Amino acid sequence: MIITANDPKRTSWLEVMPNCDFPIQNIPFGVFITKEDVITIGTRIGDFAIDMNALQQLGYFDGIELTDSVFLQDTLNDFISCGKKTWREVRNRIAEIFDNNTPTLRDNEKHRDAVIFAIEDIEMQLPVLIGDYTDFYSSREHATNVGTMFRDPNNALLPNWLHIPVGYHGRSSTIIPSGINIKRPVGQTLPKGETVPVFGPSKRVDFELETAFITTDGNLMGENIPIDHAEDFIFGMVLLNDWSARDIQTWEYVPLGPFLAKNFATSISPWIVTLDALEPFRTASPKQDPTPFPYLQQTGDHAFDINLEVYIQPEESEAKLVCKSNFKYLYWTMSQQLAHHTINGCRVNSGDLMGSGTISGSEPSSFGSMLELTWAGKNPIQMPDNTTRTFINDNDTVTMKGFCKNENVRLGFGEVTSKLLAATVKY
Ligand SMILES: O=C(O)/C=C/C(=O)CC(=O)CC(=O)O
Ligand SMILES: [Ca+2]
Ligand SMILES: [Mg+2]
Repeated sequence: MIITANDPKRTSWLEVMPNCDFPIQNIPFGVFITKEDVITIGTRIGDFAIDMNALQQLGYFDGIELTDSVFLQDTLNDFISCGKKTWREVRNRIAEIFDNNTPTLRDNEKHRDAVIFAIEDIEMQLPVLIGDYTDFYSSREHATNVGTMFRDPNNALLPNWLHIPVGYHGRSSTIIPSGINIKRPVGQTLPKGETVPVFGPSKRVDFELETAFITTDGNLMGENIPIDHAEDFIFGMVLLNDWSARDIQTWEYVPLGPFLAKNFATSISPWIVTLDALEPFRTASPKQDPTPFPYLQQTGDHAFDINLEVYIQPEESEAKLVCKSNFKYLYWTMSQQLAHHTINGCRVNSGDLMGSGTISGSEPSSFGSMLELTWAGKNPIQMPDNTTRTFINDNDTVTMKGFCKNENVRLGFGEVTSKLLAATVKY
């Protein structure tokens, strides 16, 4: 089925400002709550949120095989379970309904009032019920930087890294949508040069610039997802900030991996941009040497050209752009991550979230964490208010943005933003 929703020439009767992340070629999916406390699945064009349940009740999805209440839900999990053919049909239909030349909804004021909301009148929710959360470690530059700082500069990449898309199982209970503030975690750390740990608020709270993909279900326990089908199991992508307490991490994570240093908060952007929408931005990923095992081999291009930015805004100050990176720098692709994740028969469910790992490029300005940008605190970053940062201070707001752009279309993810508040846990 052709992705007619991607037609770059199409314009909408809803106003879309230049440089907006949500032209009619995007049509992401999310969950929002209205001022009347109605929670619904929706999409976005320009600065308008569109109630997809209302569209369905008014007959706009007639002819597409959907259950009656698939959009009258507080999560996208059931819709995601419908599978790629249905996602595509719905996205194509939405493009048609909002096409400049389609009068049906455009000229029906009563229907418009039921379906369309100004973006400032709604509140975004977490888009999916995330059963399981995995975080990969797929940027060669990031793994090399951290290995250089924390381990051996001469053997910065661990011996498994070029063979396995390394990952760890995270925790979904503290995944939050953009706009929710977080608190500085407390925990055990080992001060430099000491042999006995101390206890208190983390002094090294960091961001990690990541994207994540959301899966659909289909493989049973004991079955794998072959790499050539992996993209059919990916509903779409979001931006992800894997908040990390570096001092807690270095003390706790040997030998079993990240634990409390990374499960206090993980922020995601609320609109899921489908792989279909990203299709025009498909591009090559770095060449892999050594050649991976056959279950990780694929032909064609499996990365996407997604520009990524991170801003830090101190309280009462302008924001500072601290990092510019790109999703295409990642060594391991999403299909390789998913093929690897399931090769042992591990089942994935609708709504599982798979973090890319920190996305660093080769330029220092593209490093995806403060740990790398300041080289473990050695090179502080100047802020617009003349303060400096080695890690994130109390009341700093960290914002990540992501967008794709070619000669025809610009579309994006919006942002994931969150403020770090002071620790409040009693200790
Ligand atoms: O290499 C290390 O010792 C630590 C790496 C991380 O903290 C990164 C992690 O969570 C995985 C990633 O985001 O790439
Ligand atoms: Ca991470
Ligand atoms: Mg996290």
